[in-house]
Amino acid sequence: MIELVNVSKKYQEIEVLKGINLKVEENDIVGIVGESGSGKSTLLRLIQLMEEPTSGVIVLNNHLATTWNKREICEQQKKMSLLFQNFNLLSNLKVIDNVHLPLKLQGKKELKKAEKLLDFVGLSDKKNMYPAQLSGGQKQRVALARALITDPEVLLLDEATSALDEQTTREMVLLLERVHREFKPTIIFVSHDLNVIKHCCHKVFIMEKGCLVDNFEIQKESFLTDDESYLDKARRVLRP
Ligand SMILES: Nc1ncnc2c1ncn2[C@@H]1O[C@H](COP(=O)(O)OP(=O)(O)OP(=O)(O)O)[C@@H](O)[C@H]1O
Repeated sequence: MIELVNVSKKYQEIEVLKGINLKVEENDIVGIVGESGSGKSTLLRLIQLMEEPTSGVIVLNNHLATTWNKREICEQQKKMSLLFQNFNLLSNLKVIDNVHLPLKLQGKKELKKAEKLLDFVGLSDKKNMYPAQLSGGQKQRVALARALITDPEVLLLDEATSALDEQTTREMVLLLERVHREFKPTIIFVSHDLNVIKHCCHKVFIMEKGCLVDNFEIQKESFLTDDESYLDKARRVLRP
């Protein structure tokens, strides 16, 4: 469980997060939406313990994060994985080595696990390619496989579908649903795309100017019912 109690964050004298109270239950999928500059990414950085709040407390799995030393923070961070808009793959490493990298950094081999996860995201045939040889959607699936290789308890998605087109976004959301079913992480999905949040999340928090101004359960819709192909959609929307 992740809980923020009256959390504020200032940079110099500017308060970019103001008295945030938020609770995310284990295995839930929640969305955080808000206009640009409302504080979404800052909130994710605090949850990931990359930065400390100026005031207030963060509670992770019933422990006060503010009381942890560096080693304990590191241990906690290993239980979280982040997926970014721009994929953050290493261009000089093959796909398989990108996926395997977090384990390699921990001194573990387990190349088979990387292969299994590449298979899970449907990219086994691309394992010896380099990121530059992949489409945006494929790169994000590689990044997802890499994010899963450490068996994270929490998956933090920062605009993870924002660089993708409509069809690829749909595929990514379906894949994230599978990830949630099979690996059961808690997922926190920051996005400005309300449609993605509606199709992916059970609950949403809405931010405005550094404040959490609303939150509610979502009547989740499945993308599965919408099986119109890109070609059909383009014709329907664009043909005079
Ligand atoms: N390290 C920093 N130093 C100073 N100000 C910062 C820093 N990080 C973020 N800010 C400011 O905090 C505010 C919130 O930024 P943040 O990136 O969290 O918003 P956001 O909602 O994620 O925006 P976007 O959707 O555009 O990514 C902005 O005004 C930003 O300029």
